[in-house]
Amino acid sequence: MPDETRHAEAIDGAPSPRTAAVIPAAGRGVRLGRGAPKALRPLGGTPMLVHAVRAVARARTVSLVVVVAPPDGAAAVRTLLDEHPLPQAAGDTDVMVVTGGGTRQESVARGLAALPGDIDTVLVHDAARPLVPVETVEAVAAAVRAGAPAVVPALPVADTVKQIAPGTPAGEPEPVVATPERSLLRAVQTPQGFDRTVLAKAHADAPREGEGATDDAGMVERLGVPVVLVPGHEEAFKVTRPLDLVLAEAVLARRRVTDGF
Ligand SMILES: Nc1ccn([C@@H]2O[C@H](COP(=O)(O)OP(=O)(O)OP(=O)(O)O)[C@@H](O)[C@H]2O)c(=O)n1
Ligand SMILES: C[C@](O)(CO)[C@H](O)COP(=O)(O)O
Repeated sequence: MPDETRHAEAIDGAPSPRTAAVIPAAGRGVRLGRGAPKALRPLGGTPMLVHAVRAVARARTVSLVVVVAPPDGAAAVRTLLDEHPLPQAAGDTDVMVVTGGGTRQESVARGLAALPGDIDTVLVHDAARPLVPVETVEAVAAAVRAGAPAVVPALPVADTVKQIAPGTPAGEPEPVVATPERSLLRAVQTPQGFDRTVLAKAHADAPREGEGATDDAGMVERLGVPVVLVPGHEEAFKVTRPLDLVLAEAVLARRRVTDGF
């Protein structure tokens, strides 16, 4: 694809607003088990973070990727990304590295703070979702560009979900208080796409103490701004526990056979 059609076009000679992806990659990966920070662990021989950066950079509209590195690992992440350049399909997408914080929310806030002024659309994508298809990234970005302030890819929930009472001590049976209607539930993924101003306000207004919000769209909901869902993808799953890594390796191996990469 020619470079001039990859990113937003200039109108009347003025630079057009651009889309950036912020990739929080500063988590330790405690649930995956001991080892390097999760984003730096290999998947098919290549760090998970590199897969995630390539996945969003392949999207036509993304012209900047901001990687949020572990607090003590920004230099190592910069080196890693230099050693794994973007494929030609990513065109002239820039990749910046900033340092993350103690929660996902704080890490995303630091990525947002680093964005240049000409960015008007922001996709926030977990490094821990390395296999998201480019079509999902494009669909989210397109929905924001079409006017939705907050867009989230999501899938129907396969299991029945129970709500429990808070405060049950660990190891004790948990009392069930409700069974939400499953057909009304969705499991949400990333990239979550936002109008930049809306996402910046959500982060500015959100409390910073504690565990932080588990996703960015939830913070936008608290502003009273509408959030809409678009179809997610099974391969955009999050690598959280060891079995997820087994699945990710299998998906990647299948892609290498069917797609030849
Ligand atoms: N302080 C943090 C915590 C999480 N993340 C990022 O947020 C994404 C989703 O988080 P999760 O899958 O929970 O990653 P971890 O926090 O690393 O996992 P765990 O909770 O098992 O430690 C990941 O890409 C992770 O690197 C981050 O940038 N900064
Ligand atoms: C943002 C997210 O991936 C949406 O499903 C998820 O909420 C991240 O949660 P985690 O606890 O940081 O894994």
